Amino acid sequence: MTYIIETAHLTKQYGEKQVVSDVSMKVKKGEIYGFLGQNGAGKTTIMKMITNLVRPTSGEIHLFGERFTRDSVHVMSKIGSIIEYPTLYGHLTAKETLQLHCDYMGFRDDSSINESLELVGLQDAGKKRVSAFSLGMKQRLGLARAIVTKPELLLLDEPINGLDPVAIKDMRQVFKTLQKQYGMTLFISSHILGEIELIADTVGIIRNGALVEEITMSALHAKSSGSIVVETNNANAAAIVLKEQLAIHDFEITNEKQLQIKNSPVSEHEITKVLVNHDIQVNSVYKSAYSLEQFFMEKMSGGALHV
Ligand SMILES: Nc1ncnc2c1ncn2[C@@H]1O[C@H](COP(=O)(O)OP(=O)(O)OP(=O)(O)O)[C@@H](O)[C@H]1O
Repeated sequence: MTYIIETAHLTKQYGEKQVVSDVSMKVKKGEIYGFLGQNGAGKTTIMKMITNLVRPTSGEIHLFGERFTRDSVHVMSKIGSIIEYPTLYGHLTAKETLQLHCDYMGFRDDSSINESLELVGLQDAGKKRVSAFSLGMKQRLGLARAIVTKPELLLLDEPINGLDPVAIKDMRQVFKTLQKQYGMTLFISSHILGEIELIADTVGIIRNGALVEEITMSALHAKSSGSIVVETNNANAAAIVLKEQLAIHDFEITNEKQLQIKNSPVSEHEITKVLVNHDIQVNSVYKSAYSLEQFFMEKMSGGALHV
């Protein structure tokens, strides 16, 4: 398979400090790749290396199947990005901002400016000066600028930071549209795990500069977290039966109709049988899947955190 981004042993050292260590990651064509890690884990540095803003100390980057070097200027026209904060000029209007970028990139397609503004919901603000924009509007404009040249790959560093819930939902729709209708590959770093869970096809987790996990969301959801969920009409009564009949003590009553058993010594079948035999109504009993947050926290707890 050809990957849109493939790094091999990518490493970056600043003085004595190795901030990115031996990172080998693979981003497939057309997917949304969620890039996760704590503050200072090295995400931005990796994104800067992929966009030619920072030179790797060692290791390789392949983009669109081609070895990426300092001279790979032609590849840059296929990439849109927002790394750290988008620099915008307050005296320009939204349209002028996009026009300037198109001129700089040597991109000609007059309809693309209006199309991009419409995609991000700024169709009515094209003539407004950027200095009058709210934070959310600036984020949207930054995105419009990143996509106005119709890139094949979009790298977004914390694109939803600071946005309100409605704006986050709108952004989610835009990301999905870019993926589904425009066939773009999106590489998105974020701390907002719930949001990444909703949009990502694959996640990469970076910790202290090293990639500790790269997994598709379907594989993650298929993993059992080790807990068993019991849905019933009376969680308190079910708890008593579990304790007395099966000696299960490691559980949590999540609400009046649900409890969650951790490290169950018996199967779902056995639990159902015993509850039913004691006249407890059982609606369902199943192994709970990992949430992205649970999985992430587990990956973070494996040692000293970055400071
Ligand atoms: N130019 C630089 N010189 C020295 N150290 C740097 C430089 N740029 C980044 N670092 C260090 O590299 C480490 C990784 O930083 P980076 O910005 O890549 O992390 P991040 O995962 O993007 O964090 P955040 O989520 O806070 O943006 C940090 O310890 C940072 O201080």
